[in-house]
Amino acid sequence: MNNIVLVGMPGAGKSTVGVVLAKVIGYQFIDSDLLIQQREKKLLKDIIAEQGLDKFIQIEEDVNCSIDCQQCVIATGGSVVYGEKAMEHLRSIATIVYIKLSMSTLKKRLGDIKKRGVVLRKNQSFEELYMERCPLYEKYAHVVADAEGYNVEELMFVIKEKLKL
Ligand SMILES: Nc1ncnc2c1ncn2[C@@H]1O[C@H](COP(=O)(O)OP(=O)(O)O)[C@@H](O)[C@H]1O
Ligand SMILES: O=C(O)C1=C[C@@H](OP(=O)(O)O)[C@@H](O)[C@H](O)C1
Ligand SMILES: [Mg+2]
Repeated sequence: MNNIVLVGMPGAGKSTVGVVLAKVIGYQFIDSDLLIQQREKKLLKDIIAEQGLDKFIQIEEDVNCSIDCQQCVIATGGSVVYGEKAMEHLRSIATIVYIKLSMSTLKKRLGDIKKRGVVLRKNQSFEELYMERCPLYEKYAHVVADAEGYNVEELMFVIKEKLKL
């Protein structure tokens, strides 16, 4: 199907590098988060605040399962890996690229994570979230792109090289 799906922690740069990569390789660009907002007619942070984490994860899984495209770069939301069906679907239509970044860089980039509308359980720390998520990104990824120290353009080239594009 020739699609590329970007997964990774919130703040890893999936949405930013995704659109740049799509432009350079001549693909379409989809951001799953925008599809969710469009479908629900609400901001992500409001869906999470009003409907709760589990409902958000369900909505996110439905939206990602419904993606049907060719020659697309798809930036997912960081919590997509909680939806097993969605990940199976995405793995069947795309090469999954995990954009990997250290906990310390992510913390610096994100600032106060609670203001960002992340799927973070009550009393769960960012460190705990990182430790919970990383094995899931590794599990579903076909390719890992180490993003440490790279600006957007450099990271785009790292991904392009990894995918031999
Ligand atoms: N390679 C990069 N180097 C430094 N900052 C970046 C890089 N990629 C993205 N950013 C910044 O990090 C923040 C999160 O980027 P974003 O693309 O929204 O991440 P994600 O979609 O993975 O949550 C934004 O402020 C963005 O400008
Ligand atoms: O990791 C998460 O829990 C989330 C990440 C967000 O997307 P980004 O990864 O693009 O920031 C968005 O899907 C939602 O707010 C939840
Ligand atoms: Mg994003």
